[in-house]
Order: sequence, then C-alpha cells, then structure tokens
Amino acid sequence: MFLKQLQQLAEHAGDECVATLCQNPQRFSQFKTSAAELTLDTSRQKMSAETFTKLTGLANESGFNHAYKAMRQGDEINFTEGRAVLHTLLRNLDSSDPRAEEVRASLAKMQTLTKAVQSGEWKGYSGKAIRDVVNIGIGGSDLGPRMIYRAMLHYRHNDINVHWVANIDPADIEKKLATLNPETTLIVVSSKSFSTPETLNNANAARKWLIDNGVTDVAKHVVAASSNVKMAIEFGIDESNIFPLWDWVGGRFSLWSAIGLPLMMGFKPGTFEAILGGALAMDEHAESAPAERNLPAQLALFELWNVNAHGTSSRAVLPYCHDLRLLPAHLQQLEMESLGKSVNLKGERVDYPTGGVVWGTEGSNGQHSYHQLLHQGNQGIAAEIILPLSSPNEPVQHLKLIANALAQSQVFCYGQSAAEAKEALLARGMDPDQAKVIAKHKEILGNRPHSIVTMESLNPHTLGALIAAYENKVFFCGYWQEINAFDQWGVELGKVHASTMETVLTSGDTANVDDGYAAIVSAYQSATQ
Ligand SMILES: O=P(O)(O)OC[C@H]1O[C@](O)(CO)[C@@H](O)[C@@H]1O
Repeated sequence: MFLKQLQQLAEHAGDECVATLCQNPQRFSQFKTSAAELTLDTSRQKMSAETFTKLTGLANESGFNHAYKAMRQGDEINFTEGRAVLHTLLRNLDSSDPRAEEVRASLAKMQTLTKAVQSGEWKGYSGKAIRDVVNIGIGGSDLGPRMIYRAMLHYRHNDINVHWVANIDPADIEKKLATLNPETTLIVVSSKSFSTPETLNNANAARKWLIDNGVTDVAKHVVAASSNVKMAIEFGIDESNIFPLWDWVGGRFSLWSAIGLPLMMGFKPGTFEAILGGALAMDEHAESAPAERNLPAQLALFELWNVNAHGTSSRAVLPYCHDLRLLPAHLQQLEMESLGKSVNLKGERVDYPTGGVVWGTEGSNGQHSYHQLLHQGNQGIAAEIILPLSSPNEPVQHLKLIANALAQSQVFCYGQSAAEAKEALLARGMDPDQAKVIAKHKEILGNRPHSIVTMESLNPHTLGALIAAYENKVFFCGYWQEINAFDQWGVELGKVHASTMETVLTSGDTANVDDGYAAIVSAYQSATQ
C-alpha cells in the first residue's frame, strides 16, 4: 500500500535535478535530521520539498512507529521461522520485559569473564594470563563485531589483542594461529546454532592446534557464545563458559549479545556498554519521531525512493574514516541478507525490487578506483557518505580527508558541464576544435542522489547509534515493502547444497549432478591426488 503510494508520488514528481533543488536556501534545514548525536543530510536526494512533505505524511499514516514498537515489544514478526525479533532488547537494559532479566544476567557474566581475562586472573593451562582472543564465527557472528573492533581502535585494551577467523578456507585460521602462543590464547567459538560448518571446522582446527601445542586443559582456552549448549558442551567447553543466545536474536543483529564478548574483552572497560547506549538512544528516537524527523525512517524512505521509484538499486556506502572501513561490508550483510526477498508477507511474488545492492569502501581510497564510474558511468548509483568531523589523528591530514568527502559530494551533485570543461581547456591554450571534442569527454552530469551522515566524532555512542540506525532502517524498509526482513532461506539452501557437494567431492559419485559440475569434480580429484 505505502509502496504504491510512493511510486505514484514519484510518477507525478518526475525527475528532479539535485543541483537545482540545492539552490533553495531553505532546503538544508528541511532535509536535515538529527538523532543520538548523528545528523543525516538528505538535501542531495532527488526529492522536492513538496514531495518530501507528502511522502513523510503518507509514511506517518502507514503506522510505522506503531509497527516498530510492536517489534520492540516482541511480536512474532519473523513468522516464517516462528520467532520474535528482539535484538533491540539487548540494548534496552532497563526494560521490564521478562526476557530482559536473561539479557542483564548474560551481560553481567560477560563482564565477569572480561574482568578476569583483562586482570590476568583467568589463567591458561600453564598458569599464564591471556593476551590474545580469537573469535571463530561467520556472518553475523563475525562481521559486525569485527567491524566494531576495527572502528574502535582508540578504545582497545592495552593488554588484549582480538583476532577474527571466519573463512572455511584454512588459509584464514592457519595464518592467524601461526602468530599466536597457545598458552596465552583464548578461543571464543561464536555460533548461535553451533552447527555452521565454517565455524565448526575452524573450531576443530583451533582445538587441534591447542592440543598439538601441548595444551593439556583445553577448557581453559575455549569459551562459546551459543544457544546450542548441548553441542558446545560436546565440543569440550565448560558449561559455565557458554554464554547464552536466544532464538529471538537474528544472526546479523546479534553483535549486541554475547556475540560481542570478544569486543568487551578487547576494549577498555565501559566501551561495549557505551555502544549499547548509543544504539538504545537511536531505538527510542526511531520509535517516537515522526517520519519528517526520524533518521532511520528517512534512510529507509530515500532507499525506497531510489530503488522502487527511480530504479537506482545500487548504493555505495562511503565512510570517510579509515577505522570505519568494514562498515560497508557489515551493511552489505545487514541489508542484503534481510531485504533480498521476492515474495510479500502473503507469499505472493512481488513486482518491485526489494533490497538494493550495497557496496563500498573507505574514502579517500575509492576515489582512485570506482568513483570514476560513480561520476561518469551511465547507470544510476546512489551514495551515502559517512563523515566523523573530528578525529584523534593528525589534524591537517584529517582536514584533507573531510575536504575530499565534500569534494566528492560536490561532483556527485553539480558535476561539470561541457562548456565549463571547454573554457578551462581554452584557457590552457588548446586549439578550439580539439577543445570541443575533449570537452565532451570531460563532461560530468552530476545529479547523483546521495546523503551525508555526520557526527562530531566516532566514539562508542555514535558508533552504536549508527549501526542501530541502519538496523532500524532495515525494519522500516521491510515494513513498507511488506516483506519478512528477518529470515534468509536462500542462505540456508546454500548450506544444504554445500553439504551435498562435499559428499560428491569425497565420493566422486557424480550421478546426481550435471555434466558441468561432474567435470569440475573430476578435475578436482586429478588436482588433489
Ligand atoms: O551464528 P551461527 O549459527 O554460526 O550462524 C552464522 C551466520 O549464518 C547465518 O545464519 C546465515 O549467514 C547468519 O544469519 C548467521 O549470522
């Protein structure tokens, strides 16, 4: 219903020109939204003030605040898996929801272990303190926490280093473990299901590494975050060292839970809790603010505007901050695993694109690579610039970083006309006929829709708020697109086929696969014999 209204609005609005819209001095105050120490500037999106007012009005009528509140209260909105979607409870520590008691208990248990590890009270089998923590997990049990660990470089604990292993390719774990001392290493097996093949294989490899290197009491070197206590115990983990997870927390939303244990151990005291606090502030805002002032709702509205109304289904996430370099990868998982769907809540095939393609890397690196296509390619791509305004790093270089971010925005917005290019070439003394030809190649159309998210500084509070803003955006996109954003059946099918293919590769029996796969299986066997 809402999506149809949005599409109709877009048909009447036509194709707006960003550069022209930005000539209006009122525009910036109307298209600026602040929450939880973040500011979102959407003034460079292709939407007039009039359309914005109409669209946000329709959004308010759609009851999105109410639907969000129902999610936060534990409605079973992931109905295909029969689950509530309650990751927001993990940061709502004062909640009176009965499940919050378990959340508080889990957090307290994480704090106790963290204190023991950081103080050196927790000892490995040979009596030495822990100095390295290795997280073994994949997907939501890896990417979110790994991204935060990189982002909070300045909040790391002096004595503990955290390492991340995800890939089933043994090159990943072998390279990491080779640098570590098993006597002073603690492995965290992070797996909600404790059945994900990548994680189990890597956990087995880590246990073998411990034993092969003389660790006589493996339980002192392995803990787990999992809802599958039985499997974790069978693996050899002491029950008291298994940190709980619940079926109402989806993998890609789980970094706020015990999946964040390696973060807590790797950060200075209070950092993890401050990240939770920033996320809570964003949730409270998402629940109560009307669409015209709701930051996550606006992230969602402009996504739908670009994807569903203008066919711009590719979006580059560009953090101008080296420490946020894994943010695009995290958002890629969060958004694409959630919104990549083809049927609506009634199971009917939808005739509109759902999730857009999310990609990107940190600025300014990408400027010397794919930004050329952003500037002059002839396909529509939207962008989002994330910009912490201050930094603990060298100030002059930081100023140049900000200048680059703003410069890219200017090129996205205004581009360069052929006439401007020609004039510059003539000023350099180029022959007029040649200048006319070359100027065509230097014309940059601009008019690329993009938003800018700023924050005074990147700190635990703003980072928590930023991640929660995108999580809430995912909820709003799913709500307005009438899809279930909380299951991932495509990913599950991939797991089933991987297991079958493993049997085919081991046995060489290719009777049930097509000729192309059979040829690769046979080539694999020749290559590995
Ligand atoms: O934590 P687990 O159960 O090992 O799952 C890992 C990941 O696999 C998925 O189920 C699919 O990628 C994610 O949602 C999850 O984060």
